Amino acid sequence: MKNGKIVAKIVRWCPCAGTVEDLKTIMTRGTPLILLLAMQLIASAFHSCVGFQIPSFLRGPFGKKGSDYVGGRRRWVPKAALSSVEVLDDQALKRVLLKHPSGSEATVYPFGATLTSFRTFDGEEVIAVRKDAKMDGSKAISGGIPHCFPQFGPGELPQHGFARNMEWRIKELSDEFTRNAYVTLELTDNDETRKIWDKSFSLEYTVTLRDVALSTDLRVRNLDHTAHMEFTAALHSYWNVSSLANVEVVGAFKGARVIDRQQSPHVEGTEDEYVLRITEPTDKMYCNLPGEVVIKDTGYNRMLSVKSPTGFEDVVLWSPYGDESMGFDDFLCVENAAASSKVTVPPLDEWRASMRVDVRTLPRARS
Ligand SMILES: O=P(O)(O)OC[C@H]1O[C@@H](O)[C@H](O)[C@@H](O)[C@@H]1O
Repeated sequence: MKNGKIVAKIVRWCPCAGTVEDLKTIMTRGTPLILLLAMQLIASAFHSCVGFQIPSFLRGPFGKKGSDYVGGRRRWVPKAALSSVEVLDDQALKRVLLKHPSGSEATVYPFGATLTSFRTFDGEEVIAVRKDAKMDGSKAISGGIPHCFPQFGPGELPQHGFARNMEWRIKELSDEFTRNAYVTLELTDNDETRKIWDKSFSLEYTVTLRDVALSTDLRVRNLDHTAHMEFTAALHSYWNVSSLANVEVVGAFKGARVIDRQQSPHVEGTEDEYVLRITEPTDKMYCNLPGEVVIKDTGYNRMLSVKSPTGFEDVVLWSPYGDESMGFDDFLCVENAAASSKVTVPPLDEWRASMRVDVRTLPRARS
C-alpha cells in the first residue's frame, strides 16, 4: 500500500488526525524525529541489556533509569551482566568465591561458615581477618564473620559454641542467571556435635552478595519430635576500620540496657550516649537494641550500616583495644546476637535470624 493510501485511511478512521495534507506534512517532517527515537531506543536496549555503556544523550528519553547507576558508591551495571560462584580448593581450607556483576566480591569458608572478605567494586575491603588468624582448620578462623552457636561467650559449652569449628556442607550455589550471587551452607547434628551438645538440629546459612551490600540469613531447625531446643547465637562480625581513632559508632544506644562484660562479674547499666568511641578494651552487650548500628570511619570515608531485620535483637561491641598481637586497630567487632536471653525453639519448629550490611560514602561535612 502506498503512503498516500495509508494517510487517507488514517484520516478516514481517525478524523482528529486532520486533513490528508496535514498528515502527509507531519509524516514527512516527522521522519527524522522517528528515526532519532528509534536510534535512541536501540541504543538504550544495548546499554541496558547487552552491556555497552552508551552516553545518556544518545539514549534520549529511554533507559535513563534502566541501569543501576545511582551515583556515589554504586556503579552502573548492565541488566544482563552475570554473577558467578566458584568453589576453590587450592589451599588448606576450601572456599567459595562469590562475584556480583557490579564487581563486588565475597569469600566464604565452609569451615565454620565463615565469611572472610567482602569487597565493593572499588576494591575496598569491608571485613577484617585478625593478623593472628589460623587459616588451616586447626582452630576457628579469628576474624571475618564466624558463628557463635549454640552458645555465645563462655558457659557450659566451649567458648562461642562449636559451629565456628565445624566443616559445613555446601548445600546450594546460585547460578549465573541470579543477579545477587549466593551460597547456602548447612550443618546438621553428627557424632561430633552430639558429644558436645546432644541435640538434633540443622543450621542453614545463606550469604548473599549484592553490589554495595551483603546479607546473611540463618535458619535454625529443631529436628527433635518432642523436646524444646534452647541456645544463644551470634554473628561475630569483624569490620575492617582504618583506625579506631577514626571511628564513631552510632545507634539507638542511649537508654539501652547494657551489660559490661569486660568487668568481672559483669556490670549491668544503662547507656548514656548515642555515639560511642572505642578508646579502651571493650566488651559490651546492648540488649534489645532496635534499628541499625552505623560504623562511621573518616579514614576510609565510609559508613557501614549493620542491622538485623529478624532474629538478632542484641548487639555486642568488642575490641581487644591495645592488643597488638591481634592487630586491634584494624577492626571493630559489632556483633548481631541473640544472647541476653536464650532462644527457645519448640519441637520440629525453627528460628530465623538475618543480618545486612550496607556500605555508604560519608556525607560531606558542611563548611
Ligand atoms: O577469642 P574469641 O573466642 O574469638 O572471642 C573473642 C571475644 O568475642 C566477643 O564476642 C566476646 O564478647 C568476648 O568476650 C570474647 O573475648
